[in-house]
Amino acid sequence: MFCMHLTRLVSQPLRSQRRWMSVRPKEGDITQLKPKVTIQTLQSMRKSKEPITMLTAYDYPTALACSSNPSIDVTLVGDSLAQVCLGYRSTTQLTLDQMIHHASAVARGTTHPLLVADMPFGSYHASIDDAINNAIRMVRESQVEAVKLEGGQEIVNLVQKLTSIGIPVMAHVGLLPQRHISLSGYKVQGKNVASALALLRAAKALEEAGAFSMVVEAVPKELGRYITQNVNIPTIGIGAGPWTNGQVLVWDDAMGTWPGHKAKFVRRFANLQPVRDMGVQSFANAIKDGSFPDPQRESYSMEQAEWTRFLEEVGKE
Ligand SMILES: Nc1nc(=O)c2c([nH]1)NC[C@@H]1CN(c3ccc(C(=O)N[C@@H](CCC(=O)O)C(=O)O)cc3)CN21
Ligand SMILES: CC(C)C(=O)C(=O)O
Ligand SMILES: [Mg+2]
Repeated sequence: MFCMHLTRLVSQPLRSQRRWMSVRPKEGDITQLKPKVTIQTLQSMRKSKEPITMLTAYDYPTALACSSNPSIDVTLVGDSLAQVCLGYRSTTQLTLDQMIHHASAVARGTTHPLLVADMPFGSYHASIDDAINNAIRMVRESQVEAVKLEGGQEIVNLVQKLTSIGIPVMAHVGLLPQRHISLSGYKVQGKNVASALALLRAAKALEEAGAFSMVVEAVPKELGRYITQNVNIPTIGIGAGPWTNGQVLVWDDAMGTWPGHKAKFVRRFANLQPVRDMGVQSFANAIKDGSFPDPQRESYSMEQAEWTRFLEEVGKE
């Protein structure tokens, strides 16, 4: 309501001042569609079996797109940022400063969704102290509400420490893209008894350490269900089958704007690429054929009298 009113207001010139107000909403003007999603909200959703939705965002406009839909629960600044947004070959190339830069932009466009960001490769591996300082930077400089960490038993102490100082941690188990080299590629995890058992134990240990939720990536659907049934925190799957408490996809995979490999777990919910390409073509065509800008529509005019006087003045020179 307030927003519609505001839009009407700003699209009128303020005659007394002969000025136009800025039409772009200011930072503080974004309308929050519903109460903030909290850790408690996600826990209630798990209990009431309402599926949790999480979508990645890498900049202000994609953050706004997530925030402008009340059905999106969590916005994740994934380190997939490296590949789909910055053009690197691997998420291991992303720096903490780059993540903070993008997560800040996402934070400025985020309203009700819980805002989570991946800690980049290398930013939580050197030592506990270093990891804590880096997590504090993410919270302080980007205003993210939780951090996500890839790993199992080896990060349990860190998860415990971060949780104890009030930085909520989302765990990430299964396929760990930051380790694609040591895993010899992006492969489904937990396909045999030993690795499935190790995964289940890691999930339980991370829950025990205080993680408030966990991403389960690229595991057989049976294991996705078993882990979900055997931890007391919400699981959010990506390629982990339909029985986790929620689902996440990378923005560009879901919108059809990622030209790279399409993993089996990806579904395109929109196909923006042809629409985008058509827009680029029409823009170029209109300039080449002289139809843009139209002198009647997309151009400014000078009052006739003023223009005549201008011509007189220049004629005198
Ligand atoms: N666009 C994009 N989407 C993602 O989901 C994503 C990224 N980028 N970048 C960071 C990581 C990397 N991820 C990936 C990348 C590849 C596969 C993949 O190709 N999986 C194989 C599994 C093959 C098998 O073991 O059977 C597949 O074809 O599904 C999975 C996850 C998930 N993340
Ligand atoms: C795919 C999600 C879970 C992620 O970690 C990312 O986008 O980096
Ligand atoms: Mg990630």
